[in-house]
Amino acid sequence: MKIFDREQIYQIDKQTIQSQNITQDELMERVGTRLFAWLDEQLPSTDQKIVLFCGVGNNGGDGLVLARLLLLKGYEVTVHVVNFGEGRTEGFLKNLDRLKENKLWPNFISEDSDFPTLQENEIVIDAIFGIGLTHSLSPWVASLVKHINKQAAYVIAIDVPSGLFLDKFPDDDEAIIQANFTVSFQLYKLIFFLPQTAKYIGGLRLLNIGLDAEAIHKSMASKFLMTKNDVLPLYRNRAKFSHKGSYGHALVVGGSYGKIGCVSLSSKAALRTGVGKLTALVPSCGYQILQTSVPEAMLVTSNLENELNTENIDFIPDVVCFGMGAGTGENAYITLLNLIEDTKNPMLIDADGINLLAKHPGLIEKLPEKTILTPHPGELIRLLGTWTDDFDKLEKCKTFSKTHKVIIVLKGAHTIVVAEDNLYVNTTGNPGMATAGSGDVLSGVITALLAQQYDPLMASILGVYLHGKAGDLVAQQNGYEALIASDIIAYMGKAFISLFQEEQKPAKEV
Ligand SMILES: NC(=O)C1=CN([C@@H]2O[C@H](COP(=O)(O)OP(=O)(O)OC[C@H]3O[C@@H](n4cnc5c(N)ncnc54)[C@H](OP(=O)(O)O)[C@@H]3O)[C@@H](O)[C@H]2O)[C@@H](O)CC1
Ligand SMILES: [K+]
Repeated sequence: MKIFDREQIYQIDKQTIQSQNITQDELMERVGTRLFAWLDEQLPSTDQKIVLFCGVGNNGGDGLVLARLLLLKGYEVTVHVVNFGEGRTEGFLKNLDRLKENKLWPNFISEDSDFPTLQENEIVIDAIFGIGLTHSLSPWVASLVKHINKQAAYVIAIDVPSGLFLDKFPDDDEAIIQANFTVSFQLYKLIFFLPQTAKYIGGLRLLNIGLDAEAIHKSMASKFLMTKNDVLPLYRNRAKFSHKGSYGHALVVGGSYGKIGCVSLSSKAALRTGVGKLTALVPSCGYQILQTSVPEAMLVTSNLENELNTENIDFIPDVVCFGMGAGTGENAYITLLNLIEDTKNPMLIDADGINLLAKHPGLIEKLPEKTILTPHPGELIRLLGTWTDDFDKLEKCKTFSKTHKVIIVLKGAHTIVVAEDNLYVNTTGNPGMATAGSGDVLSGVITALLAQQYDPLMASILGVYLHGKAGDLVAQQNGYEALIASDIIAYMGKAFISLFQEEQKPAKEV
């Protein structure tokens, strides 16, 4: 599913108006009507008090249509117009007149007004700014936003919480409406998924406002939300007359004294994701642990007790997964260097492998094209340096991906796969997966798909999705706290099967 930028959204709105031969006013009326129908359905009775804060642009216009329809249905409605500028849109002005025709006179808030106190039992609608916000809020509007945030009332933002830009994070992180819920229109926005911005969204509902399907189809996107329907076509069937050689031989390399379990987790995860054959390479101290914990794996040890080397490797694997628990000393570095030099196929580099790339930048140039890096935030800082906000972080990842021809898997609540200029935002996973070993499992999952000759980008996207889905299935049974990395491995099979099952309908919000 495509995620569009602001200009593209405006363009799709415009094309909708043209192709459906409607006016901007009619589109706004449709938007307000859908908003009203949704809100009215959530509320138990028209006794509910609803307080709307409307800006003077089209987001405010949407709010005014909603206010009128709520009023006509018999709700107790108060409207505050946030008079932040002279540039009032037609949609705002027309709907202000219509509200007055219905005998509702809004209160105009400007620089020197007192801000209204809100009651806990009131619902606040934030229609101050939508996607048109281009610069920081003026001081008094910022104060109003902070005032609203301090109140106990439940806040529903229209389209986006006011104060959030679509492409950068505001300087003042308190001058953003902290919504309990956001109702947006048909198209996903990147801010719904970034850690820095998503926390202002609360719950999320997209309303279908009948935008022109062809305009959406023709509009080129570089950001994608990966739902089940998007990843299902990536899945490749296993052939009836295949054998283990058909599904690749993966080499998982890592581990050190006290950190052998991570190699065991990656190896098991790879086996549960369908790799044909798997060999683990660990320091000699890991011999018994691995042979016992993963009997399906073959094992090669280094000829050092506690550190890695490639002395005993006498075959060329189809795919190498390097890094978990490997350490960043000289032996680990030489091991990685040897493996890179011996392989032509894209690799997967995780954890200490990424730390080694940061420590020895010359290694990056030697990586096979489309190698996949799976950093957590700390490892990413070591690799890229710091960033100003989440948008800057993504830009830096894109540049790194383009320059070095690698794929970056940015792990988080919504893991994002970065491949050159494109971003793929994952939709599965849950807070229970923030637990030791979860990343090692992901490395094993993606490695197994690579070994089965999935294209590296497809392996990353599908692997991230399945890993998150397995975690979601575990959480459904056991909750978040009890979830451990081994559970994710155990549910990989169910995650695959779920690709082919009907989705359950989402529960109602509010
Ligand atoms: N397009 C459509 O057809 C549809 C749109 N829809 C709705 O319209 C919303 C977008 O409406 P919008 O473009 O009028 O912008 P909005 O967010 O209301 O802001 C108002 C104006 O404020 C200005 N401004 C910016 N920053 C500022 C600041 N710090 N302090 C003061 N002023 C500032 C800026 O003007 P500028 O200064 O750039 O000239 C901006 O234009 C969208 O979110 C959705 O709710 C839906 O109805 C579907 C159909
Ligand atoms: K808003």
